[in-house]
Amino acid sequence: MDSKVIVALDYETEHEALALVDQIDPSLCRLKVGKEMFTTLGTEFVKQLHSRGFDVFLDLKYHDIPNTVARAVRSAADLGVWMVDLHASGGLRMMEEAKRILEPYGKDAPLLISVTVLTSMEDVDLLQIGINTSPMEQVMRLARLTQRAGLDGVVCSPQEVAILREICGADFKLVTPGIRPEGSDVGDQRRVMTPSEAIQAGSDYLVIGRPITQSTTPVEVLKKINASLGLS
Ligand SMILES: O=c1ccn([C@@H]2O[C@H](COP(=O)(O)O)[C@@H](O)[C@H]2O)c(=O)[nH]1
Repeated sequence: MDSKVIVALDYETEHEALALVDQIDPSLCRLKVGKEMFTTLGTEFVKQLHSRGFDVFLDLKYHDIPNTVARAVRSAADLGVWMVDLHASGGLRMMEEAKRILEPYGKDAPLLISVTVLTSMEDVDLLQIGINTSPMEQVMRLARLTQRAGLDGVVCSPQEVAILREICGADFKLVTPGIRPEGSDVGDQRRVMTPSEAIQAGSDYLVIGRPITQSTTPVEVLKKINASLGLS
């Protein structure tokens, strides 16, 4: 089974994260390590997940000058992660250098994707940082730039997936946080869809955190989501 779900391991402690990880089979999902756990636990935690057979998306959303970002991407490749990301708003040259530094890795290079517009943002948030356009327009602009730089895909909200699939084609990876099963708390997310809606729209991978990790029955929730996608 090729799992579509990437569980965002946003926990305070290694103990909490592994309590979930050790109940699930790697065929059920991939795992995402983000800023909280990486800052606390570093590369050793990623290695622990690898040793348990999981693909890891290292979600550190690099955003810096081209040389710095490219070198960080190379470190991620050396760590052996499955996917790594950077902010498209770092610009074309930054993305091109990050892609170029992965050339020696060939087929073993991680997928390199960009974050377009955070799924927590809506029109007013963009306006406040001087972007006078809709999230949809800005996502389209940054996805085109990402494709021009030769990256493998983007992080976007499920609401932009259908149009990006048309613009960017079938092979361009569309990775979508902002996933909320029916009835679950939206929290700080703004551009959301349910898991099955997102897959129907054309998402390749669904990033899901709190609806699973904050549940008292996380494994059941994960299995229920997989079942709703026809992946049980
Ligand atoms: O635009 C983005 C980019 C990344 N994320 C990350 O995905 C998860 C979502 O967690 P939930 O608990 O399901 O909201 C989280 O780790 C974010 O850092 C995102 O939400 N939006």
